[in-house]
Amino acid sequence: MVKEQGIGTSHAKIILMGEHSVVYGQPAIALPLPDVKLTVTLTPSDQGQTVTSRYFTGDWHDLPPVMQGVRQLIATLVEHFDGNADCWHLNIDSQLPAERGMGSSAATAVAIVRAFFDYYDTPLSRHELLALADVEEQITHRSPSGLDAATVSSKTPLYYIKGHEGTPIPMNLQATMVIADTGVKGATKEAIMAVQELLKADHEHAQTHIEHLGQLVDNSRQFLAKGEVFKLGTTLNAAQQDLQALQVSDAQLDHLIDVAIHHGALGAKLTGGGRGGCMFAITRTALGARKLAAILKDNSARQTWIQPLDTTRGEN
Ligand SMILES: Nc1ncnc2c1ncn2[C@@H]1O[C@H](COP(=O)(O)OP(=O)(O)O)[C@@H](O)[C@H]1O
Ligand SMILES: C[C@@](O)(CCOP(=O)(O)O)CC(=O)O
Repeated sequence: MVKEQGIGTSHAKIILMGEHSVVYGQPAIALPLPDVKLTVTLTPSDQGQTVTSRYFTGDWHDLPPVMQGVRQLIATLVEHFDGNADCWHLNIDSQLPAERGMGSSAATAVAIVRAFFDYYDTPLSRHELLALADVEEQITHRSPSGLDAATVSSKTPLYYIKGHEGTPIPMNLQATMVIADTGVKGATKEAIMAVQELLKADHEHAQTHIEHLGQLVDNSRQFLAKGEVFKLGTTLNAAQQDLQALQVSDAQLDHLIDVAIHHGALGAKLTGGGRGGCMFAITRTALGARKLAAILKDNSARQTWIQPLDTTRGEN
């Protein structure tokens, strides 16, 4: 028995700290961006099983290579619900820029899973949601840590270790985050492979930076809880140095980070896979954040978002 409509939602995420090192078992902290939304709607149709999205419109069996992860996820869900004979239309409506380190692939996967379970009126545990989203993430990313899927499905900031579902963490910070898109497609898969190569070529050097990032994440967790915004800023800058040493930053990210620091940001770093994509900076006040966003745009950022850091709280 299906419903008249199945709806699944998710949102963007920002990794505060711990990208890349999280793949090697170190902790990470990531925040949901609840205002940047993705909605999937599943409705009965006269014929076939069709998809409309930014990339493709048509039968899901014909999804293009860029959506192979989504294709595998839909195949898994159709099998799960024994739904080969059912006719539906699936619409993906996303406010997330794709391939910018804001978690668009995980957000797509999470919302698709939620829409199917809603359509078939079936309860969905968090464990099952993350396991199914991983079907898509394993194909779109290489060796995903699971951090993206955990955060785009969470209402609260998470402290995350690979293999776990993430622990909601308190955030008590009088500060604002400015996120800026370099306009360059992020290359998460390539950046992950670059870190793998560095670990092979110079293990001790790479491992030192990976472990240092883990230590910075644990320090930041304390600063977030205590509202120590200046210490957090310094720690973000230190994390950016580790990410540069791991060769996952690039000239455009470094440029926007330098501009932010030069104009008074308390700290700034890349976020997500790197080698393109987004950076963020933190400022003490909302007004400071708006001014900095305008400056980053004048310095070639394609788009900016502002996220207060004292409001992303609540229960999952
Ligand atoms: N609006 C969308 N509709 C369909 N698929 C999407 C959409 N946004 C993202 N995706 C999927 O996610 C992939 C991008 O993932 P990725 O390169 O990892 O970027 P991100 O860092 O944003 O997750 C796309 O190739 C596509 O498979
Ligand atoms: C590099 C990594 O730590 C984060 C990737 O983030 P994004 O997909 O670029 O948003 C990989 C992962 O955690 O799976």
